[in-house]
Amino acid sequence: MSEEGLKELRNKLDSIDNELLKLLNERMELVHQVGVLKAQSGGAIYRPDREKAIIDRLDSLNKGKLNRKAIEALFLEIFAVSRTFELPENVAYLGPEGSFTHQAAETRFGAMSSYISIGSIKGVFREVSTKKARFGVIPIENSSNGIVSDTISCLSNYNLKIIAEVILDIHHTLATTCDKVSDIKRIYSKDIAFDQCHNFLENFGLDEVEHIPVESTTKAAKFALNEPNSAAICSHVGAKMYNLPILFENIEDKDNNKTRFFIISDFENASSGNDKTSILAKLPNTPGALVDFLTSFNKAGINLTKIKSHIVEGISIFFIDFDGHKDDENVKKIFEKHKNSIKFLGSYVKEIDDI
Ligand SMILES: C=C(O[C@@H]1C=C(C(=O)O)C=C[C@H]1O)C(=O)O
Repeated sequence: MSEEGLKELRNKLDSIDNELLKLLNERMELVHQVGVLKAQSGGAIYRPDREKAIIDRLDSLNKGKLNRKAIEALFLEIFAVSRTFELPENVAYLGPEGSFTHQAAETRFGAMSSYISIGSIKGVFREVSTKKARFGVIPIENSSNGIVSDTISCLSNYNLKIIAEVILDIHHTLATTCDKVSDIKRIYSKDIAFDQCHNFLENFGLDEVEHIPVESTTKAAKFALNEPNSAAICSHVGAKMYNLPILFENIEDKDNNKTRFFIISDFENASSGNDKTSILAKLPNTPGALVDFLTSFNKAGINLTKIKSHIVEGISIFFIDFDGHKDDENVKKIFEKHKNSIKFLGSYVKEIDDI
């Protein structure tokens, strides 16, 4: 391509960017006004249902090169920045900076929100309950390791609502300052990350070296950086944070290793037309109680997508997900019929991905 041709195209791009900047600033002005109205009425800033409606509309109008994924990526970032102009809201998440939960939070709250790192799931619930943070982000389940008990217990004990789910592909790296695998004498990581990389460790003889479980994979990267002959199983982001060289990428056993996270807050979403609802069911310890309960869903034509039993403080409860919104007529009837058994946890936009 000629220098002239390149210059001309770049000039055109510059004027489009100028236009985009002007429009984005106009958008931020309007968003700020929405923020003022919400502040008067106490309304929540983050409305995943409204954001989904905007993306659906843009996707159906779209005639250009961008596909839905690209529209989503661009606009979710615009929404995240917009929200900080309405009113900066704190987001509490589990783990140190760079944790997978932090990464999940950033997919919804973008780079400009103010984040609070919290060391425990209970701590995240407490932070949101006491209104130090408007949102909390915690893991609920992983495709290899199953449900996160602490999250279920907290959903049972606190009166907060699930307002969104985020599903993230989980990839691990082996990061180390060692040049050769044979120099590695100990590996730091989170217990569940060791489990998820079992085959890799065995194949490289790294099941024989010392495995040291630590609180988070980010901490593992920090330890591995400061100690000779050590390595960390951590995320790409974790390794980059500490400038720890990555020796192997994607070392997880399953190539579809996913974690599902919940965003919790103190409000309930309106229906978006494509929702999922989560509940806890405490059923009487009598024969047929579970069958009777589940039959109601079947009769109402409600699609159950998940059911997990769990013990909280000695009592058996069921964590259940189904398609639909709390305000749907058939869901309302079930909630009425089983009101003594059900704790409503939230209705939220259903992600396309599932685990
Ligand atoms: C502006 C609003 O607040 C937030 C920001 C949105 C946006 O940038 O368009 C959409 C929904 C909310 O998460 C709104 O509720 O309309």
